[in-house]
Parts: sequence; C-alpha cells; structure tokens
Amino acid sequence: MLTFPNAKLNLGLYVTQRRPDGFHTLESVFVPLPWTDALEMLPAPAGAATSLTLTGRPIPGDPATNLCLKAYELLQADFPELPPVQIYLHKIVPIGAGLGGGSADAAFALKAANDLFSLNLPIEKLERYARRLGSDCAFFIQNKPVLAVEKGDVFEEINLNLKSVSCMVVYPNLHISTAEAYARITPQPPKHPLREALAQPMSTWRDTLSNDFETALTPSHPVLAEIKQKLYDAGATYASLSGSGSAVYGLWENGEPVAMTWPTEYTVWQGML
Ligand SMILES: C[C@@](CO)(OP(=O)(O)O)[C@H](O)COP(=O)(O)OP(=O)(O)OC[C@H]1O[C@@H](n2ccc(N)nc2=O)[C@H](O)[C@@H]1O
Ligand SMILES: Nc1ncnc2c1ncn2[C@@H]1O[C@H](COP(=O)(O)OP(=O)(O)O)[C@@H](O)[C@H]1O
Repeated sequence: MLTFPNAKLNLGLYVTQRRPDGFHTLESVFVPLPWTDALEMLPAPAGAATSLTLTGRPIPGDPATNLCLKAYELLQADFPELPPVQIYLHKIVPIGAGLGGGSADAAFALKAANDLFSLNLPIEKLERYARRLGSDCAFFIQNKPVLAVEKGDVFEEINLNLKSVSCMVVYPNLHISTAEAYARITPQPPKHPLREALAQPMSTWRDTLSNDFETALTPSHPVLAEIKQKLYDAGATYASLSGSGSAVYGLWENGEPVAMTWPTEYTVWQGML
C-alpha cells in the first residue's frame, strides 16, 4: 500500500485561549497542500518484526518514536490480530515547518493500515485515533479545507474556492518547535472573524487575516518578515507564515510568481493548491 501524505497550510490562525491541560484553543482554516512524502506499508515477511525504513530528509529524534510507528502501534493495541508490517517513509516535507508533515504521516499510516487489513474503520473512528497522535493529525483523515477549532482537532465545514490559486512555500531551514511557539503566545480573541474574512476577495486578506504565531515569532526571526515581503514584492495576493512556522507561503489568485532566487539552504515548493 503506497500513499503520499501531503502537507497543510493555515489560512489565518488565532490562538484564543490557554486550556487547563496546557494546550490551547485555536481558530484556523486548514487547507491541504499537495507537497508530499511517500509512505509505503506492507505485511512483514513471515517471522519478521515490524520495521521502519527512513530515507530522504533526516527526522530528528529516535526512529522508534516516529509517528508512523506510533500510529500502527495504536491500532495494534485495539486489534491484536494486526500482523507486523514493513513501513517505508521517504521524507520530503520539511519538519518543524508548520506544514503538519509528521501529523500527515501518522494519519496516512492509520488509513493505510485500515485499507491494507480491511479494518473497515469509519472516518470518525480514524479521526479519534488520529487525535491521540497529534492535535492537527485528525485533519489529514478527510484532508479537505475546514475551519479547525478547539485544539485544532474539531472541524467545521467551510466553502472556499481555491481553484487556480498558485502557491509558493519557502522554508528557510529554521526548525521551530510547535510547543515553544505556543509558549510565546498570549491568547486573545480573533481580530477579524475568520469566516467573514475568508468570504471576501483574496485581495482583502492582507488586511484582515493574520497568524498569531507570525506576530509572536517575527521579532526573534526577522527572516520570516523578509520572506513574506519578497513574496508580496513578487506579486503575491496574500502571504503568511503557516502554522507555527517556519514555512512562509504566498498565494497568487491570478497567474504565477515571477522567477525568484532564494538562498541555497532554503527549500522551496511551487504549484497549484
Ligand atoms: C500549530 C499547529 C496549527 O495548525 O500546527 P503546526 O505548526 O505544528 O503545523 C497545530 O496546532 C499543532 O498541532 P500538532 O503539531 O499536532 O501539535 P501536538 O503534537 O498535538 O502538540 C505539540 C505541542 O504544541 C502545543 N499545543 C499544540 C496544539 C494546541 N492546540 N495547543 C498547544 O498548546 C503543546 O505544547 C503540545 O505539547
Ligand atoms: N514522520 C514524521 N515526520 C516528521 N516529524 C516527525 C515524524 N515522526 C515524528 N516526528 C517528530 O515531530 C516533530 C515535528 O513536529 P512539529 O514541530 O509539530 O512539526 P510541524 O510544525 O512541521 O507540524 C519533529 O521534531 C519530529 O521529531
């Protein structure tokens, strides 16, 4: 079973309250971004234990804690008949980038196991498992634009027309930990209601849509503002930090970005949303 876990972008992100459990409530629109890893899951040969083979971009931390393995172990706890598997992950999406790459791998591992072993788990059950692996993990089960609330794990429908929007994502090779980014935020109500702002033309979003992480992180990481400015200078209709960073994206409602040069240590993705 070969799958391609994709990244996500955040359109607006407001951290609204600190919860008693230390997590935060947020409001953000999550949108799938077709920048993908490759994840394969196969039944292991007879007698072999579950294994994970990692290639591509190095993932910090012990491979035993990789979210793909955690996802499979979570299912095995409830379905002891699940056999050992071989998992191959070719990592492409930058890590600590605000693109949700690890959460996507976890969600796609759940979906792959569900399909491979015909568990027939409905979407709600898959989302329930995903929530236990990471706050934004459940988004990748249905993988469609949604307004995320609560911990970013409860979703409301939203109508967005992002057809023929072209996008550039710039990752300045700066790993920002999500937990540290949250620690820098002072929660507050949204400055502009997200639904209303997004219902207006994209050309207005620059004035009405913001990401609280961008406001909190830019003073210590001025490169984020420099990238954003460069995207606007290249004609982007809207540009923003994604999630807790450090990837910054630009959207072009009509046409495409002009050719741009970036430092060689940056990773840049360009395509249609
Ligand atoms: C900020 C967001 C916005 O889309 O995305 P990323 O920037 O990571 O992509 C998400 O809320 C990230 O979700 P996710 O990356 O799954 O976070 P988790 O693994 O659940 O939690 C990592 C840490 O972030 C903090 N955290 C996370 C989610 C939340 N609603 N409140 C929090 O305070 C907690 O300190 C937690 O220990
Ligand atoms: N399959 C995976 N892909 C990426 N990161 C993973 C994976 N499994 C576990 N992780 C861990 O998750 C962390 C990335 O989380 P986070 O900072 O929230 O990223 P992002 O902001 O890109 O969502 C990394 O430090 C990494 O050790």
